[in-house]
Amino acid sequence: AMELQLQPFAVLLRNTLDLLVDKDTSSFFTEPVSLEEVPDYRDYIDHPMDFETMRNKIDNHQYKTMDDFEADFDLIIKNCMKYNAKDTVFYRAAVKLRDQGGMVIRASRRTVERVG
Ligand SMILES: CCOC(=O)c1ccc2c(c1)NC(=O)[C@@H](C)N2
Repeated sequence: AMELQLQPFAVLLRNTLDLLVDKDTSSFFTEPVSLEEVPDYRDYIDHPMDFETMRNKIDNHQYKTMDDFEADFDLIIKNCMKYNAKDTVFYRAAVKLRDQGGMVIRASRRTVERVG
C-alpha cells in the first residue's frame, strides 16, 4: 500500500527494534558479548547477535522480510540460552525477552500485513 512506500520498511523495523530494546531492562542484549569479558564465548556460539548489530543491519537494508528480522531476534535468545546455565540472570532475561519480545514482533507483523 501507499503507506509502506512513504513509511519505508526500515522505519517499521527500527520502531520494532526500539520496543525490543525497551524490554531488555538489564541491557544484556544491547551490544555484542565482550570477548574480553567472556573469552570462551565463541567456543560455544557460532553466530553472535545483539541489538546494535541488528540496528546496523536495518540501516544497511539487510532485512527483506519480518522473518529475516525475527531470525536475528531468535538468535540473540538461542545464543544466550545455550551459553548461560538455566540458573543465571542471563538465561532468565532471555526467557523474559523471548516472551515479551515475541508479542512485539507479532504486532509488527500485523502492521506489515495491514499496510503491505
Ligand atoms: C562486563 C561483563 O559483561 C559480561 O560478562 C556479559 C555482558 C553481557 C552479556 C553476557 C556477559 N553474556 C551473555 O550471554 C549476553 C546475554 N550478555
